[in-house]
Amino acid sequence: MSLTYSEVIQQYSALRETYNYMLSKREDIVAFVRKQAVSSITFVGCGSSYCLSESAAFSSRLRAGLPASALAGGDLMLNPQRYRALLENTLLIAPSRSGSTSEVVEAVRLIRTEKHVPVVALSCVTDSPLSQKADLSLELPWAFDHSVCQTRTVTNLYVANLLINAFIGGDEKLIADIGTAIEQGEAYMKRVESGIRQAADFAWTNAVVLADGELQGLASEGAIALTEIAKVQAHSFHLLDVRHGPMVTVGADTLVIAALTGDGTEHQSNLMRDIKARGAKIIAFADRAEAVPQQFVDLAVISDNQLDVAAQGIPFIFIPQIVALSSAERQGINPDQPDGLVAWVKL
Ligand SMILES: O=P(O)(O)OC[C@H]1O[C@](O)(CO)[C@@H](O)[C@@H]1O
Repeated sequence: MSLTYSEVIQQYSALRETYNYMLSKREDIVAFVRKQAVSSITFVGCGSSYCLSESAAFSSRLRAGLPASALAGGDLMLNPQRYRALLENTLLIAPSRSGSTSEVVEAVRLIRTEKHVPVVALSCVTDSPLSQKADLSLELPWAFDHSVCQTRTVTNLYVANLLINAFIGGDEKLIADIGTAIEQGEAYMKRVESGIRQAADFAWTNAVVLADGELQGLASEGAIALTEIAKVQAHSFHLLDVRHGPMVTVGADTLVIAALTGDGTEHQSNLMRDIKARGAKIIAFADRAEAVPQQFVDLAVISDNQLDVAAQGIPFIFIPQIVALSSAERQGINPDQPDGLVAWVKL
């Protein structure tokens, strides 16, 4: 068993700790954010952590009632002056497994040379360089992935970001739904893993991950996981946006992973029909069977819990993780040793 696989299947035990830890910090987080009296939130991260930042910024806009954006750590490090207006009166939140990625640590230093910008560090290492710079440090060491590629860590950072937003916005339903998704996780993984492996067991070379809203950043993370673990070309798009260009790459060599929702079912069904007609294989994820046009998809992965859509991201990300691992195994690639990658970048 690869280290990466063992971390994937341990993600829910780490999530239980993360959930309890974040609940225990709820008052501190809310008091800290209120005290800063910020007018926006800016998330910053690199690679997987940037994808999570995209999802988190979307959640802030929807849930925390604040304008929010996501910046890639390298972009912010290179261009701190260019983003001055964006950073005016903002709260910077930096999710990072290592808390050591050079671009993020250096970006935080640079943007503070003129003015103090409040920073929340969210990392899986105790007392990391990022934590040391932060005004509020949230640490999830039990979620630290020892593999180069992040899997368990990603789900845990996703949940932590989502809870921060839910706490700020007082979204009790989302907080409860995240707890339910975590409780159901072990049974869900056991129920769906072998079907996902079977559906992905063909010689595909192109992967397309589709999701909307708060799950779009997670879909991008799914594409990164597929690329770094299985060394395949993978891209993510919003559901219907795949028709606006990327469709030309969809063919018999393509595996599509799509997060469907219960809304606009006819349009989503037509999209699956059109993708199927191009010869691709489709793994569709949804919270209920009725949301999936079974006649057009090769596998329907149903979480069977009608929870808040953002909580659905937790079971959704398991699909690209397992597809990436099974593809690596099929190609004889060791998922624990991705060619030319390090766990985090030190410049
Ligand atoms: O979350 P961290 O520790 O800042 O590191 C981000 C790193 O994680 C990765 O996504 C690996 O999974 C790399 O792309 C990136 O270098």
